[in-house]
This record gives sequence, C-alpha cells and structure tokens, in this order.
Amino acid sequence: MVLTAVGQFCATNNIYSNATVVCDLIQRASAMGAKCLFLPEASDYIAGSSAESLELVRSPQAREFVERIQEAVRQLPKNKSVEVSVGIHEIANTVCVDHDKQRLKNVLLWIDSNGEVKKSYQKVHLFDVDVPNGPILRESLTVEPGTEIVPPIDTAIGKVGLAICYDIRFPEMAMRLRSLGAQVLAFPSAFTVRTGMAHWEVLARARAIDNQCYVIMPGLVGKHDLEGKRQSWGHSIIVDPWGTILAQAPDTDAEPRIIVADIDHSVTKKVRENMPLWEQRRPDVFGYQV
Ligand SMILES: O=C(O)CNC(=O)[C@H](CS)NC(=O)CCC(=O)C(=O)O
Repeated sequence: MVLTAVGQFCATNNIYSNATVVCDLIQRASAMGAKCLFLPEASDYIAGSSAESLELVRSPQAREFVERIQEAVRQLPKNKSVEVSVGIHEIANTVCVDHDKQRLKNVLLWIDSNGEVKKSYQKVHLFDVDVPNGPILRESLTVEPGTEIVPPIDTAIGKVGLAICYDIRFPEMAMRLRSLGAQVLAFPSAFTVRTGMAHWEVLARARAIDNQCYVIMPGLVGKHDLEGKRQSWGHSIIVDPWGTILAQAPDTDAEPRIIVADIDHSVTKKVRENMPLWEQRRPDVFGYQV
C-alpha cells in the first residue's frame, strides 16, 4: 500500500502566490508520508479573460512556477520524497484562429522525486460548451488541442494514465489508457460549478468502475477573481477500482487542502479477477479494440 495525496486550492491570476500555495501543499503532502501529490488543472493561474491568459503564459513568473515546484521537490528530505502531477499552461507553436497570437497548450507535467519533468501530456479534448443557465466557454479559441495519448508512466503508486479535466467525458480515452496498462487514472480539473454539481462524482466513479482503476481528480475550487465571474467546483476526489469513494475534499470553503488515500493494487487485482471485463470485451461485435 502506498499513500497518495491530492491538493485542492483556488488559483488566481497571481502566478507567484499560486506557486507559494502549491509549494506549501508539496511540503504538507510529504510530511503526511504521501509518495505522490496530484494538483489541479491550471494550477499556475486562472486568468480573467483569454487575452489575459495569452499574456500570463508569456510572463517570467510562468517559467518560475515550474522551477519553484522543482525546487520544492528537491528540498524535501530524501525519505519523504514526493512525485508531483501539476496542470499548467504553455506556449504552443501554432497561432489562434482569429488573430496571430500564439496559442496555449493545456498540459499536465509529471515531476519525479528528483524534481525532473519526466512526462508531459497535452489536453486532447477542449472544453467548448454552452451550459444552459451556466457558463459559455470556448477553450479552443486560444488553446491548441493535443494529438497524442501518453502511455501510462511508472510511479511510486503504480502505472498512472494522464488525462485532463474534460477528457474524463470521453470514455474511450480512459479505456485506451487502461488497455495500455494504467492502474491509476489522473484527471486534474477545473470543473465549472454547474457541471460539477451535476456530473463530477458520477464521472469519477464511472471511469473507475468501467476501467477498474483508481481515479484521482484534483479540482480547483472557489472564486478565481474578485467578482466571482469564474468559479470552480472543487470536491477533489479519490475513487478505488470498485467505485468506492476513498476521500473527498469538503466544500465548506476554498482553503488549500490535502486529501489522502492508500493505493492498494491487491484491490485492483481482485476487482479485475472477479470481473474480468478486459477479457470479456467484444471487438468482434463493435469492430474496434479499445
Ligand atoms: O481556463 C484555463 O485556464 C484552464 N482550463 C480550464 O479550466 C478548462 C477549459 S475552460 N476547463 C474545463 O475543461 C472544465 C470542464 C468541465 O467543467 C466539465 O467537463 O464539465
């Protein structure tokens, strides 16, 4: 059994203070004995507009954000080391559709216990939606979609499949990661309140049950700007391969928080043996292999 941690907080457009919060969460996870810490999507910043986002990604603070995390990891006592998964923005090599500014990439970085960036995954499914009585978001106006699945990576808690937020609504992504060997699926998120209220927990449990994997969903929480124009659902959650919720962050406030759970692959093994879904799939009927 290995302890894993999930960090939840409220990112703002102040990259420097977001980094301070994140570094503190890294120290707290380490002190609790966790071997991995999963942080939300867009932990570096939530901008007030897409124009601001295109500015912030170019700022020196954006580069320092990752360096400060790497430094925080390197300063941990050797026997208390932590691997960190963190969602950030990066500059893409392609330009926006409606003007010639370079687009963003919405990425998840996996930072190993030596503070090295071991893997990077670029969000494949972009959040372009009109939620009735809720937000209208057009991520693809400024963000370049990723085109590749990253094979699950070896970590202290087993083989982790990387995905981001809205990706969770595309079950074929989780299934592909499971087929490639994932034991744990990570979906760092910044869910809207409206959609989170309706779907968050169901999606987390469904992907865990479908794929017989641990599902880890760190979420940003609270009001990201003074007017509360943009608000995130929080409710960060860890679900086991049977669909049981092992830990969930409370929704009482937007304070930085850590939740933890033990990852126990004897559970994964038992669930998969007792109900061997992957041997029972019917590519002969559906015409494709997941
Ligand atoms: O904007 C940024 O800087 C960071 N990116 C996000 O917060 C993204 C795109 S707007 N949010 C989601 O994918 C929410 C998905 C969601 O809420 C759902 O699937 O219901």
